[in-house]
Amino acid sequence: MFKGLPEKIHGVHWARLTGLLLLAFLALFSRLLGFRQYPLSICPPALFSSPLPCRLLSHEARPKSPSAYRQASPNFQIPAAAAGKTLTAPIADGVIAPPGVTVGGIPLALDLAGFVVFDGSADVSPKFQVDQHDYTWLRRVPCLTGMRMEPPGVDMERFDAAVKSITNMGVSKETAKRVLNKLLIVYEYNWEHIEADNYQTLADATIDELDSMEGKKKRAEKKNLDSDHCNKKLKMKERGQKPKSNFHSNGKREPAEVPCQQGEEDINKKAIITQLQKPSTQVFLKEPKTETDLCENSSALPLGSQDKYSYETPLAVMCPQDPGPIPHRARQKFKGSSSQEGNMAYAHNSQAITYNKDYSTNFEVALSNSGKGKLSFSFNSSLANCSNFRMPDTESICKAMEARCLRTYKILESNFSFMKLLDDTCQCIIDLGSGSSVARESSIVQVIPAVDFLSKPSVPKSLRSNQASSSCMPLSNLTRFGNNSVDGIRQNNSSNMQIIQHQSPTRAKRRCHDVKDIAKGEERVRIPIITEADNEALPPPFHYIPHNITSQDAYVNLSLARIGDENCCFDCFGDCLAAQLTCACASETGGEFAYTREGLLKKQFLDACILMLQEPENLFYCKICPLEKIKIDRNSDSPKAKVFLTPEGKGWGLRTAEKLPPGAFICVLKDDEALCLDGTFYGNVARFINHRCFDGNLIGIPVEIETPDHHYYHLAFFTKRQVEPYEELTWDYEIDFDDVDHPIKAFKCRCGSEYCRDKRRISRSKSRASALL
Ligand SMILES: C[S@@+](CC[C@H](N)C(=O)[O-])C[C@H]1O[C@@H](n2cnc3c(N)ncnc32)[C@H](O)[C@@H]1O
Repeated sequence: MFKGLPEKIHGVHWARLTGLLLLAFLALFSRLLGFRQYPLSICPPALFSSPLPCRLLSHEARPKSPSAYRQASPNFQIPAAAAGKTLTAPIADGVIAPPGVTVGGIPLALDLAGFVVFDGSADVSPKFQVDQHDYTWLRRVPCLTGMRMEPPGVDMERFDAAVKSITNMGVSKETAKRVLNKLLIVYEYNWEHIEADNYQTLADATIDELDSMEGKKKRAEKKNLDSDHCNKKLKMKERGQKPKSNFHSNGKREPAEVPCQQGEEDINKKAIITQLQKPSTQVFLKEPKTETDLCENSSALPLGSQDKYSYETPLAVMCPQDPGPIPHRARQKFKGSSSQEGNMAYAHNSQAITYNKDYSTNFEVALSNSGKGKLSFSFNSSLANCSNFRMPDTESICKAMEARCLRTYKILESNFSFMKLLDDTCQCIIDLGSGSSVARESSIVQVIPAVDFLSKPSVPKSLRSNQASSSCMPLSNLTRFGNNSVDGIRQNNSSNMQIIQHQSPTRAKRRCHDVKDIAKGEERVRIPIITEADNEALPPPFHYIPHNITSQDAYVNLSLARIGDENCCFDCFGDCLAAQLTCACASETGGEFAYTREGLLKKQFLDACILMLQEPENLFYCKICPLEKIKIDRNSDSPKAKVFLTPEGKGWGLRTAEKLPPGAFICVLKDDEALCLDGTFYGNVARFINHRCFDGNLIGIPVEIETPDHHYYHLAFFTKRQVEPYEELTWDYEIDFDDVDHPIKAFKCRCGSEYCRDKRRISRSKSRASALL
């Protein structure tokens, strides 16, 4: 579980709340990864209108668990009677809310470090009054900084068109603009995302915004009502409900969110939802059909089999693979291979796409190994008629869908994937169709043919190259249909399913990673994997994610609409430091900055952070903790990093390829409240940074990024000292190796530091040394 990330940071066991798993990393890389980012000046005590000194909680004082929190200091206790109840009055000075307490209807929770966190659903700042001497619950960090992408200049024509698409539905211009501005930042001014599907993303975000506004209103009317839960029907797991299909056989898209109560905003939402149901973005889930419109000469899809509805073995998704312009190139390429006039059918084993003459695109899911029963996802769009329309590849579709599902429907499963959704859909159909729950033997839907199959010369080149970059999420059995025998396939008689056996781990991993760039192009610099000549092993597969992903079980209430710009210098995308007048960012923290003009942490600040970790009793006040803008020199070469296999047996590690000065920003790792971090399946390059007791060359400083809603924290890694080329990058996880009671045992430390805290290892080394003597 904790293979990928430290179990304890700042004296806190994250693992204790593994049930509240949040797999979240944010890959906002500044210097190292070449992102164009600018820090926002988010005041550490941004909950408050005036800057307050933000004293750090000492190690001892920090609660080790929420339950221990109240014992941490009597000053922080909230009246026992208030626990678990709603406080309608402002919290008294100097108190801390235990878990379960709500303030003004807003639930509060403690993070594992003992800091109050909010559900993010409202601006609660005015409701709190904090004693100047007891605000340890505010933050454990001396300064919170944030970053923001620099906009490449807003295309006003597109901006206006996007706003219009929303105002047309009755939403106010102001709201539309606000949502669009936020989206632009989130999507890094990538208009394609925003404009896709007739501005569906924008419409979704607007619904979120309206939800949020509606929630605020309702909270004002009725306390202790978390209105968001009302609308987020896909928080199914929480409620133990089964998700309903979002697709109807009549071709209509079920409204993503059902309004809780009537009102003008609801009407707006409905208008948007109705708009989303318009034909331009229709997605159909057709009834299983028996048509034989797949490539006749495909050996993998033997047609004419008897089993008309062999629901027991849905085996493959047929998906677009030809990367050429669609549909014209596809028409040419596959001309003559279609079995029906007007249909361009291409099927090669588990890969197929059907383009029909009205430019619709079908994703087909075979329901039997005969290929006869199929689900057909038809995409009919007027956009497909455009000459510049290009059918995206499967991986892109899956990624986009996953992002959309996470964002829109709040499907927060850590292992959520679009393919899994399709898989579940098929299983559902099987269950419903057969009137019972058929035991699932393996993943039903699969688009990735086996490696052996792919490497066969008979497989078209385009298909091979497409697959090379396929999602690397560990998959269970790879399934496909067809009778042809391929090496590595075994026959499963019970289900008449052919299952491609797992490849050897090394081979599987090799296919999952691009050795030239572990980020697979997700970052602006390449991060190569260094392998030894005699050892081709690669890191275990994981999803490289440059964006946040939240899991279902996390107690978070993430909504794009809540990414606010309060306390941010929203209009200030340029170089704040260069401005004659101090911008809003700096004013939040007294007009000072934490960074030098070169984008390094100021020595004074860095030293204070290091000292703070070394001497937890040391107090740090925000008033001497200014915010400063990182100056990004876009023209300079970004520092490069390399993933390599550590010789000491620590697994994979990260090292710099060039000298780094002290205070250099390395990368950002998501740090969540009350949750654990686990980079096993999802993560960015930070997941490779190993632990070193005490004298690691990096320091992790919690920061707020892109949003001042005080809900999400990230660990920003900075160099503590100058780091030489090829030196491994390490930081102190602050693991308590002596904690024998911890259910998850810490790894045996091989950091090699003379200050290593892992006594087991030290004593082993000593005994080994004495044995040698
Ligand atoms: C954040 S990951 C670092 C990347 C990891 N080495 C890998 O190969 O994926 C943390 C894990 O790396 C290993 N690790 C990190 N630092 C270590 C150390 N000093 N000694 C031994 N193992 C270490 C542990 O297994 C830990 O759970």
